[in-house]
Amino acid sequence: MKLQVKNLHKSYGNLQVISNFNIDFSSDGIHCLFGPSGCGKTTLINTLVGLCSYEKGNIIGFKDKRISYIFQEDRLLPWATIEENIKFVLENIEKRKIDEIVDKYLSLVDLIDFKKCYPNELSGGMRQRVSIARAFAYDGDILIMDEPFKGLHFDIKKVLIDYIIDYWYEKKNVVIYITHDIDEVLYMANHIHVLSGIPLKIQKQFTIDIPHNDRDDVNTMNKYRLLLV
Ligand SMILES: Nc1ncnc2c1ncn2[C@@H]1O[C@H](COP(=O)(O)OP(=O)(O)OP(=O)(O)O)[C@@H](O)[C@H]1O
Repeated sequence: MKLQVKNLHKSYGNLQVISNFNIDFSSDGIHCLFGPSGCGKTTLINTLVGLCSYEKGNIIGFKDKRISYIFQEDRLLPWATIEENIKFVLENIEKRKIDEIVDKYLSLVDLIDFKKCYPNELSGGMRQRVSIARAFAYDGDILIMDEPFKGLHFDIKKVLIDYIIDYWYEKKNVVIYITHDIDEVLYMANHIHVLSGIPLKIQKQFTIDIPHNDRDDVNTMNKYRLLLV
C-alpha cells in the first residue's frame, strides 16, 4: 500500500502551517515523523485522516481506508466505562468475539482489572493506555499515532512498542507515528522524516533497514542517532 501527499496547503486563518508539502508513505516499514513542537506534525496527520480541511493539494490513498488513530490526548467518552469505550469502535462483530477483543487489548495495556471503571477514575497515563487499546482493537488498515507513549512508564512503553513492531511484521499495514524521543525512533522506525516548520518542511529523510531485533550495536545505531540531533 502506498499513500501520497502532493502539494498540500493548509492554514489556520493567516497562519500558513503547511505550504506546498509533499510526502510518501509505504507499508514496507514503520514511518516516523520527527520534528520540533509546533512545526505542524499534528496538523499534517489530522489533514490526512480528514479531521482538518485544507485549501489545496492531493491526498492519495487514505480515502475509504479504516484508520486506527491514537491521538495525543485520550479522547475517551467520559460517560462510558473503559470496556464500553472499546466496544464502541467494534462494529459488525459477534458479541462473544467482542468480549474476547476487549479483554485481549485491555490485558495488553495492563488494564483488564479496570474495565468497569469510568475514565475519570483512571490516571492520565492509564486513560492513554485505554485509547491505545481502543485503536488496536479497531484494527484499521492504517495505524496513525501522535506521540502515543508520552508519559508512559518504560516497562509498559516497551511492551506496546514491541507489540506495534510485531503487528507491522504480521500485517504489513501502513504505520505512521509522531515522536520527539530519539531512542524510540532508533528502536522502532524504518523510514524517518525529519521535519521543521512552520510552514512544515522535510529537512531530511532516511531509512534504517536493520531488522528490529538486530539494533543493539551501539556504534551502528549512533550513526543514525547523529542524523537526529
Ligand atoms: N486549531 C488550530 N487553530 C489555530 N492554530 C492552530 C490550530 N492547531 C494548531 N495550530 C497552530 O499550528 C501550528 C502547528 O501546530 P501542530 O499542533 O500541528 O504542531 P506539532 O508539530 O504537532 O506540535 P507538537 O509536537 O507540540 O504537538 C502551531 O503554530 C499551532 O499553534
